[in-house]
Amino acid sequence: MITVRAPATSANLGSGFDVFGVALDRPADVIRVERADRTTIEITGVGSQYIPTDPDKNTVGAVVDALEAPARIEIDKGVRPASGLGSSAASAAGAAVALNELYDRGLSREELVPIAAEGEAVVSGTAHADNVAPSILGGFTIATGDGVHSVEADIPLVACLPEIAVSTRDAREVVPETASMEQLVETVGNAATLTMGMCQSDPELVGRGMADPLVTPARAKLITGYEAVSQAAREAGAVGVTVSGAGPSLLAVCRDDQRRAVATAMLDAFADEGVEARAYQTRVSRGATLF
Ligand SMILES: Nc1ncnc2c1ncn2[C@@H]1O[C@H](COP(=O)(O)OP(=O)(O)O)[C@@H](O)[C@H]1O
Ligand SMILES: N[C@@H](CCOP(=O)(O)O)C(=O)O
Repeated sequence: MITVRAPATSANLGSGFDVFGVALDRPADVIRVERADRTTIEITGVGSQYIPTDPDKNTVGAVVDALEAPARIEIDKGVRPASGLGSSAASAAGAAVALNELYDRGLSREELVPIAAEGEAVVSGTAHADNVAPSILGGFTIATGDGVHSVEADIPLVACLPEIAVSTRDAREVVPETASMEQLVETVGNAATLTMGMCQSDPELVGRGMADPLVTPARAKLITGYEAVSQAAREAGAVGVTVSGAGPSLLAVCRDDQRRAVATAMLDAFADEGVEARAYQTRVSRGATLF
């Protein structure tokens, strides 16, 4: 049996819609695979009751097909589905790494990214790779049609997950179809600033570069309390706050010694809006680990 721990991820980071992503050091899914004649999936853990075990509807099923690697698969969910923390991607990424090993396919981590992204198409309609790339490779990743680039980065983060469900499929429908030249120029500038910040492990630059005039304002409306929670995080020291992935989680960048205060401020602000939430004091971390 092969066991892989695949981390949660935060995609977009504001200015990098469908392109940027980071691996988080927690939470994570654990995937176990064993060779079998036909594929079966067992799921335990957080939110498992909402996840289909039918391989045609689960993200790991598409990975099995792409690698031609039937298996008995156990998924222990640490990442809640519909969280904005790459739940569906963590399973797909973990399965890709585990099945590649189980069947000795010899693919590189980079080559596994488009294979795991097929799983995302099953649930959100597009094979976006911005969650599976960091879950497989770790660090900060840039996923484009031409492939993927990754860099290690040491950035403290708080991911705050409210008890609201926002499906990625629904949140993709509110993304504006057009942008003005002014918005494009601003977004390119922010994305470049963020990339520089990741390369230099500089939270200040990363936070500044997360600003986004296009996608985030449209999606913030789907998250009860977004403005209040975002403002509370900033007042507690966060240098940047945005929607994590498609939401409903929020992602805040701060200094190490401010994470606890930022997490508390975000939880209190959600509570004031009548929304229960949990906060992960986390950081940019490594990708899927084989045991
Ligand atoms: N292995 C899986 N893990 C989590 N969710 C899955 C999995 N396979 C299919 N799903 C479905 O994907 C949806 C959650 O994915 P998504 O909306 O992208 O949320 P997230 O932002 O957490 O990835 C749910 O409808 C869930 O049932
Ligand atoms: N780029 C995608 C990312 C979705 O991330 P998730 O964690 O919410 O699945 C999008 O923004 O739609």
